[in-house]
Amino acid sequence: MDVSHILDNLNSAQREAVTAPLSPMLVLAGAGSGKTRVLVHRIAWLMTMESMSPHSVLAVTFTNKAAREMRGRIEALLGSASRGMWFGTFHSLAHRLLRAHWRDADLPENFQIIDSDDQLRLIKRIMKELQIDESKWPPRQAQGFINSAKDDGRRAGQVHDAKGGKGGHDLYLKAMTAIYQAYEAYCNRSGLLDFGELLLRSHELWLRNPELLRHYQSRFKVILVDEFQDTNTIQYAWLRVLAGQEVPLTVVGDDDQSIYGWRGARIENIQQFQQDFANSRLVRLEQNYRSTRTILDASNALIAGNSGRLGKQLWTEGEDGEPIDVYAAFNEQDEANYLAERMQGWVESGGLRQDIAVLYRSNAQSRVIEESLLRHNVPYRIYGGLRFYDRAEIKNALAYLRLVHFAHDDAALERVVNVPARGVGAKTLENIREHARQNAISLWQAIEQLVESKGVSARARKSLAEFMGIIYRLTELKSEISLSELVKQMLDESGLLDFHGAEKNDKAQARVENLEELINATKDYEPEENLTPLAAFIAQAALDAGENQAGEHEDCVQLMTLHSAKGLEFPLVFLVGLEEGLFPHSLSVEEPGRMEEERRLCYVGMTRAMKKLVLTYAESRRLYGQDQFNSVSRFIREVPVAFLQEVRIGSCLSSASDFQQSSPLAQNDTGGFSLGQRVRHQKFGEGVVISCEGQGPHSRIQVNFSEGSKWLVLSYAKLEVI
Ligand SMILES: Nc1ncnc2c1ncn2[C@@H]1O[C@H](COP(=O)(O)OP(=O)(O)OP(=O)(O)O)[C@@H](O)[C@H]1O
Ligand SMILES: [Mg+2]
Repeated sequence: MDVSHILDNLNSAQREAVTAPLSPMLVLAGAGSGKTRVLVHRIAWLMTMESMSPHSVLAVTFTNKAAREMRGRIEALLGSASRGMWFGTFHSLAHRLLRAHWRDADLPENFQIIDSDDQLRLIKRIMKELQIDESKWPPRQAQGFINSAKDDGRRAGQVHDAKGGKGGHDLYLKAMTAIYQAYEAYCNRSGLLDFGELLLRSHELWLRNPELLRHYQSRFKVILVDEFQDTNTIQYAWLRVLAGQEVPLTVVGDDDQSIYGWRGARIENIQQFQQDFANSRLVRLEQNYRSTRTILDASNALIAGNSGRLGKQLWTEGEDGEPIDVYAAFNEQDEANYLAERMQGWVESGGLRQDIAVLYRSNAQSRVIEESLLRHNVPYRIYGGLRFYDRAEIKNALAYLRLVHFAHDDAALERVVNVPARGVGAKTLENIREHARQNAISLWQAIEQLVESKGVSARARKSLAEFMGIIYRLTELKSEISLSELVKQMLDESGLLDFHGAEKNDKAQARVENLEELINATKDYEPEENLTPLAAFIAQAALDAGENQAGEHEDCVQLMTLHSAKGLEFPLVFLVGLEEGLFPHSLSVEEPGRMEEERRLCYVGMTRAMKKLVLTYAESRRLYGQDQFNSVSRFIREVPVAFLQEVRIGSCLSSASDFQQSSPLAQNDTGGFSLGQRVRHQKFGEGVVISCEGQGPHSRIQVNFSEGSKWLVLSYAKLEVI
């Protein structure tokens, strides 16, 4: 078979990684150097050269969307389907495993995944039962506590060992542990699994069941992981156990792009991998294929401000490209209008809207931008933000489906028993809960019993019977009609479609459209093996929440948070809201570790741009209902001025007071060194000149070395130009 096309368009380091023998390998490389491409080509290579069957491949991606895209690329390379391959996020893979082995994992067959809203609601309920004061211990804090314990692989019984008790901390720990314990017990009783539990449970499944583990270890011949720098403790443990001594791991990552530390991700896993697999192959990719030289060098200069990096050199054969634009807006409205106008200009000169991305630090920033785009008639969509499956109407519809699948799903029942309103009041509901608690039964069973025994008022009885009738009828239908017909029927019978359509606000139309989109989504839905379409769809929707796919085909501008931009690329990128306090976020200013993570986030943002990067900030901003007057972000100032270009004369670089101290930079050439130039220092190694001060022998120069940026007196520094 001719396999040369699999190696076409790969450089020699990429080829080495693609064709490496089956043993542990770490591909450590900067943004846009082809890490994801290497994974795709390696899978195609192994399937052709090593005759590996799709069944033997397990690949982990950061989003389910990325998994679908990569699968598509593999199929294009192979010219055949890739069914049977295990491809997805850690969560979706763990879920698949637990579905297949629910008995061994000690789960009911109908176990349900709960999302973070369901989880919070449950925690609130548990706190009430335990009589823990919500005003003292906010439920969100308890939620964070439970989730981070799970991410670290700790069960309620193990929390104490890890944290130890320290003075005043004790009370906190005691309350949190009690909540965690009760929560764990409740979830176990009701067959509910939160996201962290999926990993924890499947990890335990393997540890307790060596035979099953061996089965998978002999099934999978290779495990590949993208975005490895953002794995957390339990994910890495999961990989290690599965890989054992048998299955070679190919992991690719970039320490400079680790941006989920706040959610438990550990960059240290990169070094841990090298220790755990001492014989692993290390491949570095150093050529960047994504960005212009200007964008690349500016990003490199920025990230050089971080310490303790694993150190990478990235270069490009590409052209210099245009300077990076900096726009100083008066306020957030001005910023948003500027974006819309630039976008219109781009489209007028022949560019596509889908090539444009707007990246922001915080979700709340999107509203003003959205309004401006609407006013300017620029179609847009929010990537990963509005979350199709997180919208109220969709969650309501899914709750009905969940009940049809499994009537004892308490979270779903709580959500829709009175939506649309059918006269089940708060008091009745409290009655039902109490009855369920006392008899340790599900809410559904409690309703059945109360209706039968006339334990509730006649009016409530009628409403509840009506509600149960809907679920019964749909349950009968579910094996007779297709999934999309079932969804349609459900929307009619439950009254949801009419209810949302009649809402007296400007959302009604969109809600109906969303519900219709849900029918669409089920139309050509293909379930995974061994699941009914309904069960598979419900699980998929829970896992997909946060990855909005609606309107993907249209020519739309994309809006997203910096966090969800990971791994993506766009010809034109706007990085907005570059203000101290917003980005870097005010919470990170105190802690050096958090500040470095913010800088990596900025690096991720800048390196999404292929051709043109635009940075904006606002001199005043109304956000979260408050007026803020923040100074320009340090991140703009850390980019050598030589790469920047102010967009409006007199508005930014030349007049803003923040730039005055660095205005000598405008001279562009001091002491024989120019900004952005690469230099070598005897002790600190290679670095990039990022600013200069003064004249003659006393002039000082600031250089970003891999261990951080340093001010050096020119006459002593003995810098060598490279
Ligand atoms: N050898 C090559 N020749 C041409 N284009 C390439 C080559 N390698 C990668 N590319 C292109 O460069 C871009 C970046 O590649 P890719 O997304 O795989 O990089 P990455 O290292 O995964 O980036 P990130 O760190 O942002 O995830 C893509 O458009 C890819 O198609
Ligand atoms: Mg990638």
